[in-house]
Amino acid sequence: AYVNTKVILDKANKEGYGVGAFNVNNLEFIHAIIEAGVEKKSPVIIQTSQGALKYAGDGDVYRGARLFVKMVREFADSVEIPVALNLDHGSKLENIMACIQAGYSSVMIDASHSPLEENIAITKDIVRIAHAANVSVEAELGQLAGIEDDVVAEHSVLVDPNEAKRFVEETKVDFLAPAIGTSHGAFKFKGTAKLDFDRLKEVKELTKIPLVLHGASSVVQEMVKIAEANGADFGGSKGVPSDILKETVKYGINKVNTDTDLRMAYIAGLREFLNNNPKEFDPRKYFATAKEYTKKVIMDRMEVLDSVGKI
Ligand SMILES: O=C(COP(=O)(O)O)N(O)CCCCOP(=O)(O)O
Ligand SMILES: [Ca+2]
Ligand code: NA
Ligand SMILES: [Zn+2]
Repeated sequence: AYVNTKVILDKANKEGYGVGAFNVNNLEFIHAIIEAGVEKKSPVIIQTSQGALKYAGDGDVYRGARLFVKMVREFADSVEIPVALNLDHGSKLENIMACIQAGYSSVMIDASHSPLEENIAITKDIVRIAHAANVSVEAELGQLAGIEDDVVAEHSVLVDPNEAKRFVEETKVDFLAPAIGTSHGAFKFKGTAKLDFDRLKEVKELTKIPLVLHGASSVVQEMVKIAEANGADFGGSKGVPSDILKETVKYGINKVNTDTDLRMAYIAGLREFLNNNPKEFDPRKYFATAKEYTKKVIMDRMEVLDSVGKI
């Protein structure tokens, strides 16, 4: 069933487990996520970045938003598990409005690189507009290192828990993404993976609302190895280990943003298939392994986050 993201995350918050929020750019990734959720009897959050809207809409973000709502609703309405669709890292008003008008379950307004007062002001406006359309809202405090909504942050700026309390009270935002040391992409952390659990615990204590972990991919080495055995060069790739993901859930993370792990699995399957099947040119065949590996990584993540059976 197609639901508001708040339905999925309020339950996860109450019962203390995590739910994967999986990024998509095309139909095949939607297949992998829905199949994994059905097999694991797990809720799923499907999400699209602003780039995904442009990609799927072939240059028109309004068309992209409407297309993703139609595709995801079609699959959601044909399965038992709860399925939500979220705009990830909404930073331009046009994209946020396009998704609200198209019927997204939730939108993220990411103004975390702006001064706090500005972040509060814009988030308040988006919350008022989105709630009027029964759409829930995610926002972010602090900055991840690396590239994020077209902003290159040299290093991460960790969340201030007292700012988080004020931010949630003033904006009435539904979910909050506190920066605690992760970064997007396949090359996280300079040394060993280290997240600021104390800050996370404080943010949870002070806000009590569902929290979001960005940059949460583990960079599954099994998939890295398959990809590298078939021509990829992912040397030095590193993510958030499963045991650390579990700890973030224990301390209050409920939505776990996962994109890189899906991309790594997909390219591993695609490279392996193409190298082993020189005569094949049917896309329904040469995308099949890619989808299977992506589905497997998603099912494994549902076990790690403890969302299995939680429908
Ligand atoms: O926090 C995450 C996931 O982080 P991850 O890289 O650890 O999977 N996300 O918010 C996903 C970011 C998706 C970026 O998409 P574009 O390339 O289209 O801009
Ligand atoms: Ca941000
Ligand atoms: Na998001
Ligand atoms: Zn993110």
